[in-house]
Amino acid sequence: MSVASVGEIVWVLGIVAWYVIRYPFERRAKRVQVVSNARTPSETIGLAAALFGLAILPGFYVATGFPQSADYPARAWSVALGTIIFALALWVFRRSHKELGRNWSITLEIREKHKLVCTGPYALVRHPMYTSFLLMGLGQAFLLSNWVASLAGLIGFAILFFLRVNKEERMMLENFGPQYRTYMERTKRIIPYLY
Ligand SMILES: C[S@@+](CC[C@H](N)C(=O)[O-])C[C@H]1O[C@@H](n2cnc3c(N)ncnc32)[C@H](O)[C@@H]1O
Repeated sequence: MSVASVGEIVWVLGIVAWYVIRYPFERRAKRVQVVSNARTPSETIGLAAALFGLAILPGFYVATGFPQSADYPARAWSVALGTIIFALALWVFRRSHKELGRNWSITLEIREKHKLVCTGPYALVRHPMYTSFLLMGLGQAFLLSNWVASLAGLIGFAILFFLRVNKEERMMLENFGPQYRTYMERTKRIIPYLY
């Protein structure tokens, strides 16, 4: 089996694991009442960009090999590094879902009896789930040896993150006031101690 195929198989297994982690939270979220919703058209664009860059476009590449003209030689070190980074992404993704529990939403929503979570990965950064998307995008870049498919994840992540993060923090400030402000003062956004 070629190194490129190993990278593609790891990526597919990673995406399946991602969905297995996410599914129970999607089911639970349907049962918890939403009390306010800050969803805007830019939110829909961000979610679509992340889905397209992190799943649809690389999935299409893995399934069809298109666009072959953008392929470059796969390296064993790159696939090994991509595997480690993707595994770390899944770990952070699972930890942040577990910590957020019934407060999780796919979009910008406040739920009934919503509590501000500042523990686990949320003690280090305010948006660990977005940290996991950044790591997924990086993992994808190392696993797939095609310029279009490998860079799409990071671009999709960046569109979602920059369209959403200010709105999300504003929504949290409106709902949790000084509690969220104090939390902001002692945490970074997605990279511990840096940003
Ligand atoms: C897709 S989740 C992402 C959460 C967070 N931005 C992250 O990256 O880990 C988005 C929802 O989580 C909720 N949320 C975000 N930060 C939270 C926190 N610290 N405590 C409780 N709920 C939070 C908000 O209601 C938001 O609608």
